[in-house]
Amino acid sequence: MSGTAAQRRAYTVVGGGAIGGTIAFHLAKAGHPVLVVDQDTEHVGAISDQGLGIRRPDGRVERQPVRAITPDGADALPATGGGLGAVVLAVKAQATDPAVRWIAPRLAEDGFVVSLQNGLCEEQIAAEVGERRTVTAFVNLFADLVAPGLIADGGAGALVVGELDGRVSPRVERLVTDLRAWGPAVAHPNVAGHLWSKQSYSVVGATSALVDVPIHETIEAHPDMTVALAREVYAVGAAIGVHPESFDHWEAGAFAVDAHLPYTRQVLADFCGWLRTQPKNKTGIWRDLAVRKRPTEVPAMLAPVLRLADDHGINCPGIRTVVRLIGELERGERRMDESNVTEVERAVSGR
Ligand SMILES: CC(C)(CO)[C@@H](O)C(=O)[O-]
Repeated sequence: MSGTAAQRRAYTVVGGGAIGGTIAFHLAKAGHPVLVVDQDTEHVGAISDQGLGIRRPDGRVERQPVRAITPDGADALPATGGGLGAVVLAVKAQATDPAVRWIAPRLAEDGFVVSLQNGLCEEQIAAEVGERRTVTAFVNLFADLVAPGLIADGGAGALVVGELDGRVSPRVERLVTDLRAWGPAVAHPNVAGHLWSKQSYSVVGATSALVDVPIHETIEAHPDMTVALAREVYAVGAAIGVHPESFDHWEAGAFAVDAHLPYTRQVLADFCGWLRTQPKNKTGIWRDLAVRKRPTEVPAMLAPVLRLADDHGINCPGIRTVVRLIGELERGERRMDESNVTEVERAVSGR
């Protein structure tokens, strides 16, 4: 732990679910004053009563006292001398607009919002709080909200932070130092390149949620489809000048159209090998469909990719099929089944 309690920066974490709750827990454990803002009254009540809990893979539960409020409880916020300083935004992609509209009038002039979300949400954030107060980040965090006030730790992955213009500013460096309380955070000039790689992996993750098996099994059973889906995302990124970055064994170069096939296969094998070491083996998307019975973030998460694909005349049959099938699963119009993956396979191969 670095710094005295007085030096440790206060954080407001908006969205206290799998990602936000995990980050809030570790910041609080490192001695930062943390306020969680979450819509779920039961979750907020449990955190207020018992503390925020993390269940480790060995079953041990640790709890941290953390302040938690619902957005309409914000009147109870203490006057913090000019508003919220450091805000971690960790709501689902589809909840970004209302969350940022809640944050904007409360954000200090010199405060900032950092997005720890599965999506490309920075544009929406900057539209409300300004680019100057938007920090960009990419996170690969394995966790599940398993009960009110309790998050299951499913393993750590990469966490990359930077400014929208690529600078590694003092506020980014400080944020990285603080986020190391959770995992291997680094500052980087090309967060966008990481976010596009996460999108390419997320499409594959969403495909794996069409069937009730671990992510790595879908990749292993359908390597060509995996590569085709990732390439659709990277083609759109390339059209807007993104230089893709690698993370956690997901080697961006393996998905280049001219990549050597044995290399691509090896990368997929290594990535699946790594996924197998993670205690959590299915996506949050799968969990929303199978356990929580609620809409997933897939349409909102992939909307910017599909919008840009349209702007640049790029065909993305695989991504469109995945979004359609997830929608049908959300509405109960189909069941999780291997035939869904076959449908994606057909779409990417033009059959
Ligand atoms: C796929 C995942 C487990 C790790 O990136 C996470 O993004 C999730 O919960 O969907």
